[in-house]
Amino acid sequence: MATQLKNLSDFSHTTVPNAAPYRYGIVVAEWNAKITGALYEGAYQSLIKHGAQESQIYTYSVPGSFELISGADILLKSNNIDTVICLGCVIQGETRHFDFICQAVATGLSNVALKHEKPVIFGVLTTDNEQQAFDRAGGKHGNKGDEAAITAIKMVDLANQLKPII
Ligand SMILES: Nc1c(NC[C@H](O)[C@H](O)[C@H](O)CO)[nH]c(=O)[nH]c1=O
Ligand SMILES: CC(=O)[C@@H](O)COP(=O)(O)O
Repeated sequence: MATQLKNLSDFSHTTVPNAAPYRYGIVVAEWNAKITGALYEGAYQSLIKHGAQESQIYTYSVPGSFELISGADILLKSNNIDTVICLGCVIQGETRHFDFICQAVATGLSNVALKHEKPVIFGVLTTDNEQQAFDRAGGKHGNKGDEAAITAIKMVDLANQLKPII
């Protein structure tokens, strides 16, 4: 499998812009809190590591990954936020609920990004089991929260560069 031995959070091969000039929203789902808490820690520390100011990071929690959609929308309506990082963990249960939640969140967050014309980052784990989630929240496959933060920095910097052109 593609991710068999890969640390998905290895960004040593890319340059990450200075995160300082921008304002970041982070919305974190409470479902599977041990995992989403690790995603949040990774994202927050990654923002700080790349120069973001603590006073420029606005963090809110929502009940579940489905509510990340409304949370991101509400956050972007206020606070003059430049980008929102959405962190969640959806784990397959006995029913097809998993499928509906995952599809709804992916589509919903895309729509929020287009509505506000700002980067909305999909930092949601969608796994078969809990171990796969732990592996991607600071385990052998890295931390999806780190990836989401770096993606946010890159996208908000790109938007800033293109602002005078578009
Ligand atoms: N099963 C998981 C959920 N389910 C809850 C939904 O996200 C939502 O809060 C509910 O349907 C009410 O609207 N959420 C997760 O984040 N992770 C799961 O594994
Ligand atoms: C993704 C979910 O909502 C899921 O964990 C709920 O579990 P179940 O499908 O067994 O009701």
